[in-house]
Amino acid sequence: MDHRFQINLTGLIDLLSNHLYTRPDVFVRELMQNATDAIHARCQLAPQHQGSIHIHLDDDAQAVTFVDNGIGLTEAEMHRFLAVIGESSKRGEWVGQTQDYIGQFGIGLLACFIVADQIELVSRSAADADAPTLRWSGRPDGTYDIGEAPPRTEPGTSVRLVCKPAFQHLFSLDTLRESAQHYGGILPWPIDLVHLGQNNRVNTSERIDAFPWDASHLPHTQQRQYWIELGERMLGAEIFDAIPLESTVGGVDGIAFVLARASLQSGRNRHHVYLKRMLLSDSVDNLLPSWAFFVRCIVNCTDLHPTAARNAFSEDDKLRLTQAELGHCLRRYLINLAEQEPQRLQQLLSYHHVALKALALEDDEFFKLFAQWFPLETNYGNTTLQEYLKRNQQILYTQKVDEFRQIAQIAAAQHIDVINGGYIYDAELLARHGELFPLVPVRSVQPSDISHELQGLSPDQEARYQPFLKVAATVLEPFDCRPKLKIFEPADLPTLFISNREATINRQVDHCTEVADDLWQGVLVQLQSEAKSELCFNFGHTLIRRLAQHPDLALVERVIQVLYVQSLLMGHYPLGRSELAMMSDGLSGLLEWSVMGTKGTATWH
Ligand SMILES: Nc1ncnc2c1ncn2[C@@H]1O[C@H](COP(=O)(O)OP(=O)(O)OP(=O)(O)O)[C@@H](O)[C@H]1O
Repeated sequence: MDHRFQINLTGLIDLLSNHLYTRPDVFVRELMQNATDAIHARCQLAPQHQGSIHIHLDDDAQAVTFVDNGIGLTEAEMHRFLAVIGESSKRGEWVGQTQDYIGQFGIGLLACFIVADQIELVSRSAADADAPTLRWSGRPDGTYDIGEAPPRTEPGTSVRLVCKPAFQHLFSLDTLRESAQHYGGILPWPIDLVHLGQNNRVNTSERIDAFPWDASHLPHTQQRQYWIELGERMLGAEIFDAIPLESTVGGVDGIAFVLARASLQSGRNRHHVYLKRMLLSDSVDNLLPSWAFFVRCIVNCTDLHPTAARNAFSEDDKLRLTQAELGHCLRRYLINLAEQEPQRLQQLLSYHHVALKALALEDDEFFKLFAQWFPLETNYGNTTLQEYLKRNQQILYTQKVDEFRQIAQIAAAQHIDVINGGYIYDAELLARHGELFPLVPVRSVQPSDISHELQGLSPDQEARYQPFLKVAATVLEPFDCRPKLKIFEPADLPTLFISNREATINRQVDHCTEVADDLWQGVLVQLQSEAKSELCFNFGHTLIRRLAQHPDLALVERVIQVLYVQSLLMGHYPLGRSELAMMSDGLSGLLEWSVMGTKGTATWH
């Protein structure tokens, strides 16, 4: 047996209000949008037609009526388009082309039920000169009725909503004006908000046909400043520069504003997007390529498909092509800046180098132009790649910040210039540099690579200091660390802790094992490898030279314990429980030794 689906309208309205729309005043957007589409449809029949929208707020501010002089509706259209959820006249045989209209889903009118218990729509169709004026009343229980209404002199439609008590605040003059301005502020026909006989113009621009960012009436030299002021007013943020945006795909026209502060990569920028001059949302986040998080834009588009929630565009081919074309506009701007205003580019980079590094990784041409300007950290201070390559024939970099910290001091003493590749994108950029410019070798270095370059002792000396090395090996053995006697600069550094990536992972696993329960200890043990770290004792340092020859091996053991922990701290390694315990043990032993003096009978617990 065939059955029909039923729609629970109350459930659907709840879905719309609580899960689809982010602002309760969306009914203003939906009604202005319907009025706009109806005016567009009427203009298809009569191209000279002058559209207008009036919003009447009742004297007691309990009800509001949106009146348009658009195409209106016949009775058949009311049954079909108003009463069938999901039906829309804008998808097919209505006058004109589908792409002339903003609506498409056939659900927008339902937004009115969020704030009112009834929608009362009075309309007279422009399709027929003798068309009657009809009243359609719809209720959230899914019932509606149609009847004759007092005749309207002109074709068009009015929609009246009596507010639910909970939404009274949306029906004040100020709130309504703000909502109408927010959504319809750049519509090309007059919008008037009438209350207590007073007319308040919503879109006050003198050049109503032009976009607010249209600066064609100004000399070229004044346009940038005009846009910056507009951006600061509309976005409430300090603006560094403005970039005109244009894309034939998607029909995009607008401005991208470069923010005068660093922007977060994670917080994709929210753009102020109009669709056919109605505000779609001020938080559209997928209009630009993902690397363009250093700009926020204000644009109008005519040919992109919004999602039903209207805060993003459908991720279709058209959007991808549009993103690419807008990406070109931003790229062109940056290239021009590099060529014509390099100082300004430097300033822009100081805010937005992370975004531009992301772009360089996506685009080789951009990389080749910009890589030289990117700021980098080296053990000789902050620099640019260009400066670094003036000093070096090859690029040496660490993959991680921690590795850089360990290497920095010792590398500088060996006159090795190392870049910290641990900041976002830097290691990938340097590796990419190697691929694009093979004549400049690029090598990723770890602390253990540097240790190979430290000068060792002669076999004779090694043999002589075996007792010292044996004590050191015993102290360090529980920490998977091996002692080495070396000579290195800086001479005032007694020890250097060197750990490659695997050994560092082993340390982290050890620390976790200290606090894990039996089950996890079993799992963690599986993660350990054979890799060991090294503690290099600097034989060029007086303390180490004396220590290596000291007869009191118990004292030597204490000093090694403290030196080990000190070198960990200098390398910014977090200490595990057993290392902390060893440090306090070693220190108290040394204190005791110094208080008792060499003559006393020092006890080592
Ligand atoms: N002011 C109006 N003048 C003429 N027709 C209207 C008006 N308002 C609504 N309609 C008719 O009602 C239909 C349903 O409107 P609704 O706002 O629910 O959906 P839509 O505008 O078609 O699509 P969307 O859900 O994307 O906004 C419209 O397609 C249109 O035919």
